[in-house]
Amino acid sequence: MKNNKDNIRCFKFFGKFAWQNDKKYYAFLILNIIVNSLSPFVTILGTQYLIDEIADESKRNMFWIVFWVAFICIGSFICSNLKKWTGENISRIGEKFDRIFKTNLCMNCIKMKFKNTEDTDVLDIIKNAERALNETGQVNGLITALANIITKFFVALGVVVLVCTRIPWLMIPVIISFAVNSYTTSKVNKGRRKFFKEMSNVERGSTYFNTELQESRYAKDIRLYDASEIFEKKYDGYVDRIYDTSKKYFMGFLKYWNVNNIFYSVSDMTIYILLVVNIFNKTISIGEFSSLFQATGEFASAIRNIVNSYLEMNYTSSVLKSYIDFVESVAVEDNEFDSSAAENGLSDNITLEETEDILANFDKCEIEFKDVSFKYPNTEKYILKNVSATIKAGEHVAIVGQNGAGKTTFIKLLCHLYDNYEGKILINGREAGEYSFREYIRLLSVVFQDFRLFAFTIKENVTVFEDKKVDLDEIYKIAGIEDWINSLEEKDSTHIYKMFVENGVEPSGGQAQKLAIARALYKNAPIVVLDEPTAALDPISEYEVYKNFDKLVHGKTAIYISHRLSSCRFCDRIIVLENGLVVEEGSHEELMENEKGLYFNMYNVQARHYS
Ligand SMILES: Nc1ncnc2c1ncn2[C@@H]1O[C@H](COP(=O)(O)OP(=O)(O)OP(=O)(O)O)[C@@H](O)[C@H]1O
Repeated sequence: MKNNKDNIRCFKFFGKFAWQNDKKYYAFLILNIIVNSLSPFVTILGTQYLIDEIADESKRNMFWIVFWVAFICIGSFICSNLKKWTGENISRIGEKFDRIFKTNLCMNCIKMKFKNTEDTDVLDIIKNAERALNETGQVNGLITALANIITKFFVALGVVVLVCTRIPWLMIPVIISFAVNSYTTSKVNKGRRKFFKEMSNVERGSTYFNTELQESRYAKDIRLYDASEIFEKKYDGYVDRIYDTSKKYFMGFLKYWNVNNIFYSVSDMTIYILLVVNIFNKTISIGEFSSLFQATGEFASAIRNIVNSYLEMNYTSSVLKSYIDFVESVAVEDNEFDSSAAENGLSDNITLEETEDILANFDKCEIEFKDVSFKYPNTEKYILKNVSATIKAGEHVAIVGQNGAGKTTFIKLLCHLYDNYEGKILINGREAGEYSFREYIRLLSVVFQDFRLFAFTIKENVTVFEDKKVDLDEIYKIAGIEDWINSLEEKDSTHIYKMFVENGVEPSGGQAQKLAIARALYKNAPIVVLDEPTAALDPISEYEVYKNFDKLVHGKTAIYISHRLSSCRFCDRIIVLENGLVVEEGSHEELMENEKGLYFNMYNVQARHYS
């Protein structure tokens, strides 16, 4: 029952997909079914008539001998070429579908809600969808299984007519072996489904070893901490788990495959005996002996094929439905904010120019956190507790506090990367849901601590493929990377990293950070945030970068996070966070008056350190 439900769901989804993407796929499929259904009978009937023509000396006629030889040869040639031609086209179009699915999976992962990127349930759904695409033939696997069932049904029907008009009980051994085959294959498939489920968690872990850990960003730490051995051990553990799980299942499958093979052999033997007895009794001719033996073989193989294709189809849909689950759960949860955005008629189908027009009205932005409390999804601890703070339009504010105080979390909530907070976060008196996604993200230029550069050119990293009428050289100059870029042969057309080109560059920590800051400057949003992206800079350079940046973003609302409190002295106001609570607030001078305060203490400890 469940199988049929999965099958219907998958055929609706993938069948519609194939129809919408390439209708020729169905034309090739229908032709393939016709040719495959007819081709066995070319040999079965051709050889019967040919043998009878040769065997019966009294009626032997050269014309008919040549005719039947030509019939078999030309018929088989045409059939095999048509099968090949349609089959190749079906696979070629199937490969195109494969690429579309994989691209969709990748694009949906890039676009899905940020919180999903950390949710292990969602990560499992994604992993299963990816495995479903890799481990099944997708549309091709599913639809060709159905096509196979239809083809083999016609073949079996033809054989039944042929056999039943001559020796009906020849069908008995065939039917017994078919029943055994159905039983064993259904058992194996049940096991395969369980195996797929059991492996999803293991697969996610092994992907970490197989792909992520091989990336260059891990290379230094692995070498310097001599971590290769421990990784090897951990990886071996995973490999052992994969091996043990596969062994457990496949040993079980082997038992069924053996039973199957025994029944096939017994069935073939019985058919031979029955046919030989009929030859002795002269109830069939030698030609009929040949055609009946071939026909029962075809019938047995057609029935096995129907059962296998049906079970394969069930298995494929049970696995492939993971992709539909992904599309229907994760993929639909794209970057649209709360449903309130949609209710307010705010769609993301607005052009860049329209967004720019809207932004012209957002020259100044006031930010207000109203009694905001927040726990990360699937965790129990409050990271921010009843945080209330107003950052006035054009004000430059620093958020400081010890490690883990909640500073980055404050920024992530401002960016609306999570929506499960209590309280209200307002920009110019409106919550995120009252903006469209594009509008909202255009309000913010943020450089996070753990920003990432893309393996594209320097220019593409700064502009993120958006062509604004802005003097890029000026931006490079302000960000302090002008000299570095000018020293490169291909200037800002130089690729970062070597992923796509051989002469890509590996920027230093400081150059990378300045590049990320250039990106934020280029975006030119009314709210700018530097979440300590300058850790790789020395204190003097950091102070310089912050000061220059601050001059440049004059008039905009700016938030700075830094552990070096001296870098933020110039801010209009400093908010001090401790364990998710706002514990102090004021200008540098005001905070320094409170000698018992956290800021005073932190500042003095650092001042001693730097002096
Ligand atoms: N995605 C996450 N899931 C669960 N907990 C998280 C997540 N990100 C951060 N945390 C936890 O939230 C707390 C605050 O983290 P946050 O990054 O906001 O601190 P921070 O003040 O910016 O620290 P630092 O100065 O070290 O950058 C920490 O205890 C951290 O472990």
